[in-house]
Amino acid sequence: MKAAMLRSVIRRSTTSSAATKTYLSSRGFSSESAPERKVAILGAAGGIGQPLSLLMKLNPLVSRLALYDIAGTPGVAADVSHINTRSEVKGYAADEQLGQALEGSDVVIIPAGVPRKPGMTRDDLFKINAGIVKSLCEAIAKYCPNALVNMISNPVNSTVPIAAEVFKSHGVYDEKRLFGVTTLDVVRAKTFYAGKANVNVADVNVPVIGGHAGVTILPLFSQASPRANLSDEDIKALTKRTQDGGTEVVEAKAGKGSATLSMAYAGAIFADACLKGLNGVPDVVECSYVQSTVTELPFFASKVRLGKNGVEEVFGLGPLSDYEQQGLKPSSLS
Ligand SMILES: NC(=O)c1ccc[n+]([C@@H]2O[C@H](COP(=O)([O-])OP(=O)(O)OC[C@H]3O[C@@H](n4cnc5c(N)ncnc54)[C@H](O)[C@@H]3O)[C@@H](O)[C@H]2O)c1
Ligand SMILES: O=C(O)C[C@H](O)C(=O)O
Repeated sequence: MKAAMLRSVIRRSTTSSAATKTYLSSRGFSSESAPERKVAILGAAGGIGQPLSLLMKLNPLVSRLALYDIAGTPGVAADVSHINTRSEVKGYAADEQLGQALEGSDVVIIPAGVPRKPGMTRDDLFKINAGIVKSLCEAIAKYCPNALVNMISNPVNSTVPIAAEVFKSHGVYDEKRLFGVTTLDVVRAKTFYAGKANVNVADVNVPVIGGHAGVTILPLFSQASPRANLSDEDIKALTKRTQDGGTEVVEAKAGKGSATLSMAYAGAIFADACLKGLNGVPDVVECSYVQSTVTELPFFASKVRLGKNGVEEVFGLGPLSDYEQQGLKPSSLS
């Protein structure tokens, strides 16, 4: 190999460690002082699990990454483990290895379960996914009861309460540590709003409240920033597109599953926010489906502040437009 080419390859291979140092120092840590954090992904070899494993491997806040699935884990773990970033990767393939995968975890992300096919609702997944989530949460209760649990498996509006009941039955439930991941709704709302309002998507913020299925997904475009003068029709169309975003992808994939890449991105953002909160970074705020007293519903998605114990504060809904108040009626959300 010519010397110049060799130098360029070496430069590229050291970029990620330089990027890690810059990232950590921007958050007040040196590479040496960044806390050790273990993240476990359950369902790591699936459509979401694989790109999510990649994104968590790229996250400098992670020091150990445990990849668990009932099929295909060794290949995914070997593949991801070759990436030259901070975390040490281990794959766990069988039921009897689940305990090892979970032990010492600070954050557990659960994308295990079956996805929708065209014509199905998320509720149609209940029967299979409820059983999967129940058994995984039983293991979490046993092996890492203090972990922050990021529930991705659908139907989120049911899998989160199921997880809560499992944790209660094991005497380890802490409402501050259980999250339904609704970040993909926020990601979609931001993208669709930026397109319609013709603003830079990187500057956009849109809270999304309620739940994670159809009309229970309620984007608050009246609180979107930067502000834009959109018509009522535009807001209705944006709301509907956000609510139907999952179905849009399911239909486009035509039987090959539901959103995986955008979900991995959203899951990685939410897990990163949890890690920042655990590490004491101030003012980390994301929307999530959590135990809540904001409405009469026991679980509800709204903005939450994340901290060293998980949920530090569940924010109220703020001022709503008439259209949003209509969408909030119990008949829409329960
Ligand atoms: N919250 C959201 O916004 C959101 C977005 C997209 C998809 N989802 C949901 O995420 C879930 C996964 O979707 P996908 O596309 O990755 O599906 P997938 O079928 O591609 O992958 C699921 C993985 O889970 C594994 N699995 C099954 N049972 C398991 C168990 N007991 N323990 C560990 N792993 C197990 C499978 O082997 C598979 O690798 C679905 O329920 C889907 O509806 C949620
Ligand atoms: O729509 C689905 O079934 C998957 C997920 O909940 C989504 O919103 O993309």
